[in-house]
Amino acid sequence: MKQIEQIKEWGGYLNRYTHYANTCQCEMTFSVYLPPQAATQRVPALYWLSGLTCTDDNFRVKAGAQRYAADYGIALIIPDTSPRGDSVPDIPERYDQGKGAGFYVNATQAPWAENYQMDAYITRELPALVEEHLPLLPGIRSISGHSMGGHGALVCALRNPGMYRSVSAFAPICNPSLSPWGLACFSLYLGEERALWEQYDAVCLIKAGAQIPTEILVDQGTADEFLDAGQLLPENLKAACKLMELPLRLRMQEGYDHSYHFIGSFIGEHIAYHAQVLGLRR
Ligand SMILES: N[C@@H](CCC(=O)N[C@@H](CSC=O)C(=O)NCC(=O)O)C(=O)O
Repeated sequence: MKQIEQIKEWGGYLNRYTHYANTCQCEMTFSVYLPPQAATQRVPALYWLSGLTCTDDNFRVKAGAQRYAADYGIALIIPDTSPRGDSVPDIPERYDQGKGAGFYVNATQAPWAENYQMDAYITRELPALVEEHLPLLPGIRSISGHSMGGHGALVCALRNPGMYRSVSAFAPICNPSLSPWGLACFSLYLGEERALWEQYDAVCLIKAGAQIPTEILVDQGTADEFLDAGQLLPENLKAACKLMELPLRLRMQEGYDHSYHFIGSFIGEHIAYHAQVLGLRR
């Protein structure tokens, strides 16, 4: 991997890298915040999965997470949301399909399947790469994300027991098989076989018995424009967790919308939650 940028902040370094991803068959860019502690020791990693239209830039610029990561000594791993490049298929007129909308699945349908392998990229290729080249504690990971990325975080944790110590999400797309965004992308990338969709749907995975070792933390704004539009369906996540007795702390945050203003308001609490599970103190 090639480092293309370094910015010092909060005593640590915000780095940006590019590399050729074998899973996605294209050049990928990602950012990593290495806290000050990483200068002298290996540190655990919190993976952050962003939402529709995002690159690795949105979270690192807008969420204000780095100061909390520096406090606790957690690295932030911030990947892109889809494969990129001129040879990668896209639907330029749609912000919610194609580039910027990988939905964290391994596509099976042409022409998407060649590049849209975001599940394999996030859960296999990227961790192996960063754990080989950066001062990270191997295998000590947590995961979080927003909206499409909140869906990604939940599904990565549910599909890979033991891979992540803790999981949290902001306004996740909880039941994508039933949400307009999810329906469109699942049928595009995965075809019409609903059983495959269920492998990438947090509510379906939980109802099928998937486990997470620690309580799931979810924040959802009550003034989120996508909540009333039926894109997020946190009530279905709540019901599935209740049915299967899976611990969930779902906090309805009064008056907050879907934006990074909402994420920035609670990111410190999410990082504190992950730090506590990871056994870190500020
Ligand atoms: N109005 C936006 C719609 C896209 C949008 O809101 N994207 C969110 C994530 S939504 C679910 O995954 C986002 O994070 N945007 C980036 C940001 O920096 O706010 C549009 O048309 O772009």
